[in-house]
Amino acid sequence: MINIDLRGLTPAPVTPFTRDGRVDYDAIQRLGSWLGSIDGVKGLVVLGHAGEGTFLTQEEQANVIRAFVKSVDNKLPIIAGITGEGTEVAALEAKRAVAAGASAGLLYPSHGWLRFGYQDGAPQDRYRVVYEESGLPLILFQYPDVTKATYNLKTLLDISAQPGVFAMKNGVRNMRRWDTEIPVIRRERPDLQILSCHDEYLLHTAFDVDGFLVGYGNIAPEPLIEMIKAGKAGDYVKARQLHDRLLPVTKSVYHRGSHMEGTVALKHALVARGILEHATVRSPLLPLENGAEKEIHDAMRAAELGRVC
Ligand SMILES: N[C@@H](CC=O)C(=O)O
Repeated sequence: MINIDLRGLTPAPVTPFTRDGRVDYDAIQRLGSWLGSIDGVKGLVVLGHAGEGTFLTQEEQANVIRAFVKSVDNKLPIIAGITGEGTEVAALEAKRAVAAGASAGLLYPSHGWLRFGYQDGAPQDRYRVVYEESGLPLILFQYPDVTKATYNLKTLLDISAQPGVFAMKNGVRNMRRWDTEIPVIRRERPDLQILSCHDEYLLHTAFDVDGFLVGYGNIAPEPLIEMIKAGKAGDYVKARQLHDRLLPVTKSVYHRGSHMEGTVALKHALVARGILEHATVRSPLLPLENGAEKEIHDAMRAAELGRVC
C-alpha cells in the first residue's frame, strides 16, 4: 500500500543556479521552504523538465534531492524525475534517488521513443523493472498525443495496474483522448491519483482530476490551489475567474515558442516573487529574447502575484 497523497497541487520546482552556473542550494532552500509552507501543496517533483534534471550530473541530482528534502523539513514527499534512457540505467537512477531521500519517482518514457516509438509491452516492462529493482513508488507519465512516446489506453491501464504505480501525470493534450480515456481510467483504476500537467490548459482539465502536477506551481501556487478546489466543486465560474486572472502569466510563460522556454520564464517569474535573484539556466536552455523579462514581470503584477520574500 503506497501512502502518498498528491490530491492537490504538486509543483515541479526549477533548479536554481548561481550566476556562474553552479546549483544554488540557498535558493533551493528558499523555494522549497516557501512552497512547502503553503496549505494545499502536497509534494514537490524535482529534476523534471522544469528542474533541468537531465542537465545535472548524477552527484548534483542526488544533492538536489537532498536539498529539497531538507527544505521541506521532510514534511512533504520529494518525488524525483527518473529519466534514464535504458531501463537498467533508469533503475539505477531510481536507486540513487531512494538513497538521497526521494519518496517516489516520476518515470519518463525512454527518450528514443519520442522519435521512433516503442515495442508493445516495453513501457510496462520499464515501469515493472524500475519499481522491482528500486522499490521507488512511481508516477505514470503520459506524454502528448503528438509524440510517439504517448501511451494508448491499454498501456495506461496496464501500467496503472502494476505494483508500485500510484498516480498518473497526464499531459496528453488531445481533448478527444482526454474526454474518452479519463472516465475509463477512473472506472477501472479508482485508486489511481490522476493529475493534470497541462500547464497551458489547466481550466480545461481541472474538473476531471485529483490535482495538478505542474511547473506552473512554482510561481502561482495560491491561485492554482484555488482552481483545483473549484474544479473539484464543479464551480466553473470560480475556475474561470482564476483562469482569466492568470491568463497574462500563462501567455508569457507557456505560450512561448517551445514548452522548454517555459523553464526560463518560470525563473524570471520567481524573481518577480522574490524567491530567485536571477534567471540563470543551463544549456541547452538559453536566455529569453530582449523584452521577455519585462513582459513576465508585468504579467505577474497583473495577476497579483507579488513578492513573498
Ligand atoms: N507540463 C509539461 C512538462 C512537464 O514535464 C508536460 O505536459 O509534460
